[in-house]
Amino acid sequence: MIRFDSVTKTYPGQNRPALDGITVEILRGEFVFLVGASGSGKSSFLRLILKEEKPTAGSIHVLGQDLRRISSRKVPFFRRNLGVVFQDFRLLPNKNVFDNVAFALRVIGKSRGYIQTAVPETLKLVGLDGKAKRMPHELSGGEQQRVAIARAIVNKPQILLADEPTGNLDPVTSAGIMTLLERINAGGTTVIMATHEAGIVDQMQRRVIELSSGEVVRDARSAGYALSHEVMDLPIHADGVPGAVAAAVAAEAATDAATEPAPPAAAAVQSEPAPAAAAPEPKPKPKRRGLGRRRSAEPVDAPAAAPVSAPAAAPAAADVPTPEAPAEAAAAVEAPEERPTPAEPPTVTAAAPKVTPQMMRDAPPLYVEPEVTDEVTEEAAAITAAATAPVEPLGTGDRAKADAAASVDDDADGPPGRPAPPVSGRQSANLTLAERLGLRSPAGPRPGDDDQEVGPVK
Ligand SMILES: Nc1ncnc2c1ncn2[C@@H]1O[C@H](COP(=O)(O)OP(=O)(O)OP(=O)(O)O)[C@@H](O)[C@H]1O
Repeated sequence: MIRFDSVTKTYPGQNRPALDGITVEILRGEFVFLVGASGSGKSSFLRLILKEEKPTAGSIHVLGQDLRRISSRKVPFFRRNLGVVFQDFRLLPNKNVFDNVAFALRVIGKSRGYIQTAVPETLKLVGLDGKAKRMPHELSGGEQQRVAIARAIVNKPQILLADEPTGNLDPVTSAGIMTLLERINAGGTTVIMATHEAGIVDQMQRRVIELSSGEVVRDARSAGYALSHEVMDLPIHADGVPGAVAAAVAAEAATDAATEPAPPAAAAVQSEPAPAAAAPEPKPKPKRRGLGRRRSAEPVDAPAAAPVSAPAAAPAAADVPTPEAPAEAAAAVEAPEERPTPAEPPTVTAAAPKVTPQMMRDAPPLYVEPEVTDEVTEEAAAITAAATAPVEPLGTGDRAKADAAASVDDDADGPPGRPAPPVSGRQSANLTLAERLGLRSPAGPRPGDDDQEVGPVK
């Protein structure tokens, strides 16, 4: 689904590459944590997937497409397969919750009827039912991030990229966001999340790709409950499914089929309480790994570990996760079944419900496809115009200055007609919100091009 082959990215004016010969493959349906110290290259990795930046060397394939072969004008179409969530939410402050989410559909010309169905369904999915008319400033940080996630998934992307999505949130609220991301992943969406937060990574027990100075220094995957709970180091880059992964997935699926009667994701999406799913099978405490290994001096009962575990176990069956609610969080924290055995290090008190390949296959879609005819509307044109207002640049301070100083790249495969300006480092720092979300071409509309990405074509 995503493949980096010997990818190096060196920004203009920099001596050291931000990414240095990265070779890695991410499979469909995976939940991958991208971890590493500040400056290790996590955001660069995500920006390359988005084609916001071009590699200096090497090749990147996303969804079967060689990114080198996607012209600038086709980039917005390509990005519709990718949802993006940022640390700072990036909501439109003057639009209410509904309109913030609807924005992602309006700029691509979805009909009013489609939007009226899809947006409430998505808000319900992220636990914001009933808050459609709130303005962003009337929401908590966690709720704002849920709006941003709703906006990212309302168009049903195949891949969700999350750059430090919990970076501005407290641990309990972060846990709710992680539960939500897990549910989205259970619906079949591949999730790649950059994070510094060791507690979350340890808790979730998903694949971890660790970067250090632009290199992959660790690529590890939990073996699941049924196996020995040893971390397996994956062969970095293999054609097709790596053998170790295939074996682990098969073993995990077989065991989960025998031990877990109700897929929690399905129960959650269908809004039907499923008590059996709310209490995951007790399982041995997994070993710490990834960031945990590097931060082993952390207090074992640090606040980051316990609260993360609490909502992760409960909301999967509760349809609308409300991790911000103190009562629910407290109740979940008291869940008695998830204490580690004495032989294990007491770093994690409960594990998030494990989403198995079988669950992903069985999970219903994120929401029911609206039956309303998808028509281009006049409204989209107005919204598109409004969507061009500049937003906060990608970077500020030194990085922004570096971007401003960056020379403009060439893009050899520009379209016919009016040439599409390439997305250079400088442009990347000044993209509008719509462009950052992959909804509008930096090149703007081209006369005579019926395949427009910016709204209705008359
Ligand atoms: N536009 C840019 N121009 C010049 N250098 C850049 C640019 N973007 C990133 N870098 C440099 O590339 C390296 C990797 O940065 P990147 O933002 O990818 O790291 P990160 O792991 O995401 O860091 P953080 O966790 O702090 O966000 C850093 O040295 C950074 O200064």
